[in-house]
Amino acid sequence: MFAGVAVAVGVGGFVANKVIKKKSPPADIIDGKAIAATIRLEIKEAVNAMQAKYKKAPGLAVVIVGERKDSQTYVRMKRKACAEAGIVSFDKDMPASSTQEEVLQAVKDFNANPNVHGILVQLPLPKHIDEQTILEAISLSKDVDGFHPLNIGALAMKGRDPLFVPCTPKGCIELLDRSNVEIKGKIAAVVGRSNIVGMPAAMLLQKRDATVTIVHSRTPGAESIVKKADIIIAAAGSAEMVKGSWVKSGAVVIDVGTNSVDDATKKTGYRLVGDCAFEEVKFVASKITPVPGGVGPMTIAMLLKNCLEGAQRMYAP
Ligand SMILES: Nc1nc(=O)c2c([nH]1)NC[C@@H]1CN(c3ccc(C(=O)N[C@@H](CCC(=O)O)C(=O)O)cc3)C=[N+]21
Repeated sequence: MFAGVAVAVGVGGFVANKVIKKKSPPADIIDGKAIAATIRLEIKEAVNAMQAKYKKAPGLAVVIVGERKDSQTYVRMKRKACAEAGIVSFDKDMPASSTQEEVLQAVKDFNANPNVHGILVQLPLPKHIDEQTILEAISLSKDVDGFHPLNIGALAMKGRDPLFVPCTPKGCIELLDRSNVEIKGKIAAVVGRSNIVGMPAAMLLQKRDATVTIVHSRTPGAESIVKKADIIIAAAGSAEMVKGSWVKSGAVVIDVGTNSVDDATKKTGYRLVGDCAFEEVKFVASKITPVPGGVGPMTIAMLLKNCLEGAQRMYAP
C-alpha cells in the first residue's frame, strides 16, 4: 500500500535519512463494460456470418418464473443484448404459482425446438420448485449457463472440457486474458465456493495452470491466504469483505460481487458495491475490476457467446 522511499535530505551540510511514506498509484481499472461491448460486436459479426452461410440465427430461450424485480431486470438486459447481436430470443414468462411440472414442460419444449440453441432458466426459482430437477432437464447441448451436473463434472476433470462453461467465471477468465494477465504458474485465491461462480472459477484457473486456493466463510485466517495470491477472484456475495490489507501489492483483483447497499443520495435509494473495498484495494492492486461495469457486463457477453457456440456446433460440427 505504501512504498517507503528513502531520500537523503541535505540541510546546510547536514545529511539525514528520511523516509517519506508515499501512496502507490491507483490500479489500472479493467473496463468490463468496454471489453464486453467489443465481444458483443465480435459475436454480432459471427452471427451475420452464420446467417449468410446457413440461413440460421442462434436462438436463446430465457425462462423466468415469478416477479422478482432483480430477476426481471437481468432478464430484460439479456433479451436486449440478444436482439442487438442478432440472436433470436424465445421468451417464457411464467407466474410464481407455476408448478414444477409446468416449468419442466417448458424446458422440454425448448429442448425439442430446433431453433433454440440455448436455454437459460433464470435463478433463483420460487421455493416450491426444485432447481436441480429443472437444471438437469436442460439438454446438455443447450445448457448455455453450464449448470448441468454433467457439464460441471467435466469442468472438474483433468483432460476433459465441458460443452459449456458458466458465464460469470468464463467472463472473469476472459477479463484476465484481454487485460494481458498471465494465469499460468500464478498463485490464485478464489473467495467464495458457490456452484455458479466460486467453484467453477477455481476449476478454470486450475485448468490454466494456476495454483488455486478456495477461501470461504469457514476458512480460518482467510486474510493471510488471500494475501499470498497474485490473482484474486472475489465471489463471496458479501459487501466489501476483501479489504486493502488482504491484498498483496501488485495483485490483480476480479470482483464478482453485486451487492446493493442503501444510499439516500441516489435516486434509486441504493448503490451497487462489490465484494472488495474498492477505495482501499485500488491502492494495492495493479489491476482491478469496478462494480458496476466489471464482471456483470461480461456475464451477459459470455451468455451470448455460449449461445453462438451452441448454434455453431449444431450447424457446423
Ligand atoms: N440462470 C441464471 N444465469 C445467470 O447468469 C444469472 C442468474 N440465473 N441469476 C442472477 C445472476 C446475476 N447475473 C448478472 C448478470 C448481469 C449483471 C450486470 O450486468 N450488472 C451490471 C449492473 C446492472 C445494474 O445496474 O443493476 C454491472 O455489474 O455493471 C449482474 C448480474 C446473472 N445471473
